[in-house]
Formats: sequence, structure tokens, C-alpha cells
Amino acid sequence: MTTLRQAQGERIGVIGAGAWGTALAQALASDGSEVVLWAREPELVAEINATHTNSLFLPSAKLAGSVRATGDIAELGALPALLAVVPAQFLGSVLAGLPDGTRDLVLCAKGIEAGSGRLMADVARDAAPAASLAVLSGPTFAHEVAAGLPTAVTLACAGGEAQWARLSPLIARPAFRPYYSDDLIGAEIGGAVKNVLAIACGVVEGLQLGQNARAALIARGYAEMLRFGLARGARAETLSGLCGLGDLVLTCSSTSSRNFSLGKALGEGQSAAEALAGKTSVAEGAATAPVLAELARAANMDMPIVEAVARLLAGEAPARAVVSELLARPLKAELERKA
Ligand SMILES: NC(=O)C1=CN([C@@H]2O[C@H](COP(=O)(O)OP(=O)(O)OC[C@H]3O[C@@H](n4cnc5c(N)ncnc54)[C@H](O)[C@@H]3O)[C@@H](O)[C@H]2O)C=CC1
Ligand SMILES: O=C(CO)COP(=O)(O)O
Repeated sequence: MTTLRQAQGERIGVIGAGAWGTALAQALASDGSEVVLWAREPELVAEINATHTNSLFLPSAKLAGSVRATGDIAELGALPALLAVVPAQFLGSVLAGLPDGTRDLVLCAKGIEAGSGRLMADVARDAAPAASLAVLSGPTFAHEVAAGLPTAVTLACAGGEAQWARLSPLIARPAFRPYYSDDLIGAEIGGAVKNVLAIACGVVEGLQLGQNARAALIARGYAEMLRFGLARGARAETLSGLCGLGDLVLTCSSTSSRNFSLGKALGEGQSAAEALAGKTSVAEGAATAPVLAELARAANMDMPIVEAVARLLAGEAPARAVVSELLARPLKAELERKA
């Protein structure tokens, strides 16, 4: 049955039926393409196939009939292209269940693995060594993509233009527009770092520190993203594009962002445990902040906003005290000094 359906037209699969995996499946299916969506939750597999909804992670969306859910990740093994959309901390364990194969594997999570400090491409290289990797990242609230609103993303291809030629027709739709890049590191770092900065902007909102403070945080946060990214081999132009500055502006401006909302709760006086209690949705910045702060410290790199978010999440000081510490730092030049 599966083989027959795949022979009929299933060419792309999505691993993970959270809000983003579901929205991507819907965007891909918007032209009638058949999409296989792996969900970890058996009740979600049944719901998606029966009513074309995802009440757990994306209740606003109505999915096309050409999105087929499965609970058996091995079923995706025969497809030539897969989008990996599980949260960063679970990518390695989920990919371990996928039969290895020479396919395109597009990484869509935005985070750094705690413990190892690895970016997603490093995790995937170990877990799926035969795959050709790409990174899809940009300013993309899931509910807007699922609703068919216009969206643009960076699609960074390790396999260069040959891989882009394979992937772009599979992924591009009239309202979903990928832009080519070959800078995987930049695309990954933009998405991972902006989540931490979105928490910081939420804190500013929660403390009612005003629009000036938020704009300053975006600009100085971007300087931290750039510093970290350049040290890791990212290109500055990537970080000033959709997957860096573009996504930073989006998630630092709206309570639609789970990271921003988490920061707002912290600014209003909740602890991280209180703010995250009972949530089924992921705020990636909470896991990435401590490991990013640790990587920066290990590299002797100044990332004061990231450090402040990590301290706040760890409950080391209340939000107002952390902000006071940031403001009390010695005055310095705005531009980086060239070595
Ligand atoms: N929601 C959005 O608007 C966007 C999200 N992203 C990124 O996509 C990634 C996935 O996020 P969402 O789809 O929003 O997640 P979500 O918050 O909607 O759902 C949580 C996901 O985690 C999975 N999960 C929970 N425990 C797990 C475990 N032990 N092992 C494996 N999977 C487990 C659930 O099955 C579910 O798919 C994140 O890295 C996020 O930063 C990127 C762009 C937009
Ligand atoms: O990455 C996102 C939009 O580009 C979603 O942001 P949150 O994970 O903060 O909700």
C-alpha cells in the first residue's frame, strides 16, 4: 500500500508534526502535491488522517487531503527528500530511527544541541551520514505559513546549486519562496541565536522598558549574532538576510513567538519553570541559551545579552537586576575593532 502510494506521487516527507512541520506539510501540499508527515503521537496520526487537523500543535490549520500522516518513520525512508522538523534537542534521537539513505535532508529546527554544543548539521552528519544536507530557515510563523500567507526563507544547500536544482521545485510554492544560499553555518546560527534574543526582547516587553530598549536590544543582539557567526565561519550577508536579521525582527516583535512570550513571562516575574510548566510547544531559546553562553565563554567571546538570558533562565537573578547589570557595563565603541 505504502509503496503503491509512493509510486503514485509521494516525493517529499516531513519528520515532525509540531506546528512548524504541520505548516510546512500544508505549504508543500498547497498545490496538490502528496506529502507524508511523520508524527510521534499516535492520536495525532489518527486525527490528521481523519479530520485533516492538528489540534495538539496547530489548531488554526485545515490541512489538504494530500497530507498523509504516519507513525512509522521507516515509511519515509524511500522518499528522495525529507524535511526534519523536530525540536533541536530531539533531532539526533529521531533521525536514529530513520533508515540511512542517499536523500536530501532539509534541517528546519532552530537550535544548538545541549551537552554537545553541536549545530543541527553536525547532529545530522552523525545520525544520517549518507544524506545531502540543507538548512531551511527564516521569518516563518507556522500559523501564517499554514494559512498560505506570503513567506520567504533561506534554503542553504551543502550540495550547492545542484542540490538547489533538486530541492527548490519540491519546496517553492507561489506563497512560499526559498532563496538560495550555500552558507549552512550562517543559516543555522541565525535561527539558533535569534531565539535567545527573542527571549531578551520579551523580557523588555514584560518589564515595560519601552520601544527604544527593544530596538537597542535587536541591534546589539544582532551584533552578538554576527560576532558568534563570523567566528564560526558564517558569512555576514547570510546573517543580515532572512534567516538572521529577518527572523530576529519577526520574533522580537510579537507574542506569536513562543520565545518572546517566554521572555515576557520572565519579565513579568515568573520563573522559567513557571513559564514553561504544562507547555506542549517548544521555546527553543530556553535550551539554546545556556549552551550558547557556554560556547561564547569557551571562545572568550563577549555575548552579554545571551549571557543575561542564560542567567535569567537559570534563576540566578531577577529580570530587573539582570537588565541593570547589562546597562551598567563599561561604555564601548559600537563597531567591532578589527584584529
Ligand atoms: N512554530 C514555528 O512557527 C516555527 C518553528 N520552527 C522550529 O521548528 C522546530 C519544531 O518546532 P515546532 O514545530 O514549532 O514544535 P511544537 O512546539 O509545535 O511541537 C513540539 C514538537 O516536539 C515534539 N516532541 C516532543 N517531545 C519529543 C521527543 N521526546 N522526541 C521527539 N520529538 C518530541 C512533538 O512531537 C512536536 O512535534 C523548532 O526548532 C522551532 O524552533 C521554525 C520556524 C517556525
Ligand atoms: O522561528 C519562528 C519564526 O520564524 C518561531 O518563533 P518561536 O519559536 O519563538 O515561536
